[in-house]
Amino acid sequence: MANAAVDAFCTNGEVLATGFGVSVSSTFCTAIKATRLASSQRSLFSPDISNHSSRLMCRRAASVRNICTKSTEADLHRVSSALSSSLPVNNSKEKGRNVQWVFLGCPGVGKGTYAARLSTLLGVPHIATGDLVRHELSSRGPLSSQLAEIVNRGKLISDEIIIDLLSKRLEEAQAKGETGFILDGFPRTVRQAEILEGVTDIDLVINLKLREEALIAKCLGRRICSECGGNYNVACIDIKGEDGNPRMYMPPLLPPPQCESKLITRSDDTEEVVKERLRVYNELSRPVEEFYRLRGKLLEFDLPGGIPESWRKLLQALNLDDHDNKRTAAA
Ligand SMILES: Nc1ncnc2c1ncn2[C@@H]1O[C@H](COP(=O)(O)OP(=O)(O)O)[C@@H](O)[C@H]1O
Repeated sequence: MANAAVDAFCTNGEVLATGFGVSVSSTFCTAIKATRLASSQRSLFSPDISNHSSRLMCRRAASVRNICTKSTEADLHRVSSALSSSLPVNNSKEKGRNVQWVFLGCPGVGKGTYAARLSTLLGVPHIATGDLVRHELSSRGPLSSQLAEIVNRGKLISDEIIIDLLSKRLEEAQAKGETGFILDGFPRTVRQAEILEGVTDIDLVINLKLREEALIAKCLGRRICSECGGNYNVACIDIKGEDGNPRMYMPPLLPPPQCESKLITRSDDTEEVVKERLRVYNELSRPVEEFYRLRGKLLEFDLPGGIPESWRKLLQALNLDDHDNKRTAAA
């Protein structure tokens, strides 16, 4: 089969995989793809390092296979064990342990902004799976082109890959002696929520909410400084109050002069892809809200407007004070 045909077929396989099953042919095609990748990598390594590199190749080839297919129970069992060992041993709610919180909410709602601020305030790591994915993409490793294809179509990557990335990040946190976390962008499927529940206690899940027209405008207005990584937003959102809803005004968050010429836009922040991400959120991530609602852990928070007002009200809702006025520059 020609490479282009395999690629095209695998794309279809991935779409199928978000439904209820994966056809034999798509599994077959992803296996070809993995084999192709492993054999192209093999030629890059000399025989004396073959033991280590072939283990690496097998792991990567297995990962590539699972980008395009739904993860099997065995795969998920393996990654949930890895996730479990990357978390501190004592997960019980003992007095004084750091918070283990989750942020839910549609693309563009501001999970990153408020999670980053709370992480600074509470002294726990802010772990955004979207950032882990973008980091993997920028590393230009063997997974990156296939991940890019999925992310740039607004789809979710497999539970197995995302849990693998998350485990590595938690391992780093553990090595640095960090405890607690604020997760942003994880869990995004009920399966991910079940796996997380199986390995640790989540104390609180904050569900940020904003009207859909504001979400799309916010995603399209997002800018990142390619040098310092600062997050800005050029959109000025002013939605008239109607049907009992108050007016919503969110001023732009403009970059300082030194960042102005270095702004970039995320490749998945186009109107078409944002709409698809919203559709995927409603289909696969909305049920995660219900998962935590049933467990009495969900705090619903309607964003009232711009960052200063929303931050103040969020702190009130969480019964927290920002005495030191610690801030992140995130937007
Ligand atoms: N938990 C996850 N499960 C599957 N895919 C994920 C997950 N987190 C991030 N991704 C992938 O990374 C992309 C970017 O994530 P993120 O920055 O959190 O986006 P958003 O702005 O849509 O909330 C997602 O569209 C998805 O492809």
